[in-house]
Amino acid sequence: METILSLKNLDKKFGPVHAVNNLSFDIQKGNVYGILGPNGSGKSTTLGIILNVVNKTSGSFSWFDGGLSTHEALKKVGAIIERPNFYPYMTAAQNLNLICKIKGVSSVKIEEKLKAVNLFDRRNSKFSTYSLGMKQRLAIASALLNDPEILILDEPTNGLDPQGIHEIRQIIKDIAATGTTILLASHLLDEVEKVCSHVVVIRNGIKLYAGRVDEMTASKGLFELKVDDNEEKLLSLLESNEAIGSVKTDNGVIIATIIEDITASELNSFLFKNDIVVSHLVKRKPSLEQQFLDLTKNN
Ligand SMILES: Nc1ncnc2c1ncn2[C@@H]1O[C@H](COP(=O)(O)OP(=O)(O)OP(=O)(O)O)[C@@H](O)[C@H]1O
Repeated sequence: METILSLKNLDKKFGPVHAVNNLSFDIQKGNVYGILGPNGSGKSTTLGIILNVVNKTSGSFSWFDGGLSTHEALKKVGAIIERPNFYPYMTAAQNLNLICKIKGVSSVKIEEKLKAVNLFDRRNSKFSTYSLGMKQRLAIASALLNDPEILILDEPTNGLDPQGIHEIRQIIKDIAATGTTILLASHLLDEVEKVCSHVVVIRNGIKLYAGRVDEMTASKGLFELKVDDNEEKLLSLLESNEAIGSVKTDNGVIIATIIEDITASELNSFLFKNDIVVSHLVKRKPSLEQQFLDLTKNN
């Protein structure tokens, strides 16, 4: 799997405020990542650091396996981290044309990108006549002009009405379906559940959870297991257990979804009776919402 971005022990202090605290996670190509956390948890600061607009205090990050300088790497990144800023008296198409000139990219993609955000029919309307949702969609089109490998969005649906929220989320999903990797920051659980394949939950700058969204939302929860040896036997035992649904391995961790109620100690004793001693066994909560609430409450 291709790593687009890797954060290692990233840290940022604003005087006494520890905005980002020893944060590490990887972004793999083709996935949709949500950084989920309450207001003030360090989402925007994290995005600012990786986009070189905020200086880190310590730690590191590398783009595209470190093969490029950050300056070069950022040419392959599309990002919207502030409210879109366009000329109000110019049309959408004129604004995008200007951005192409400023960025030094070809203007041939303007039509395609306006279509991607459902604004082609309104391309000749002045920006000042646009609704907030249309302005946000135009910002997405402008971030896509250079066909970025990854699109980064900070709170993409903030301030929009339900229809506008729905449109932006659908557009994000459509863009992801073309293979573009996406990283978005959100304080909305349901947004991350609806749009993202992966989530990094942070609070007070500290990572509380990183993993797949669907594994967090399995209806009865799931087990995470690790074993030092005899992995094949463990996998077949799990598959033979009636309480366990799907079993798969992700980065050396076995993920077993639960289809009938079973506690961690019941599973542990079943495995132990069959001569398997696990080195790691965790039962995850049923839903991302519960998980998020527990995580943010307990940490
Ligand atoms: N330039 C700054 N100077 C001082 N403190 C800052 C600065 N920028 C952010 N902070 C503080 O760092 C912490 C993290 O802020 P950040 O904006 O990254 O959080 P966030 O999760 O993006 O929240 P929100 O969704 O409210 O923007 C907050 O306590 C914030 O007050």
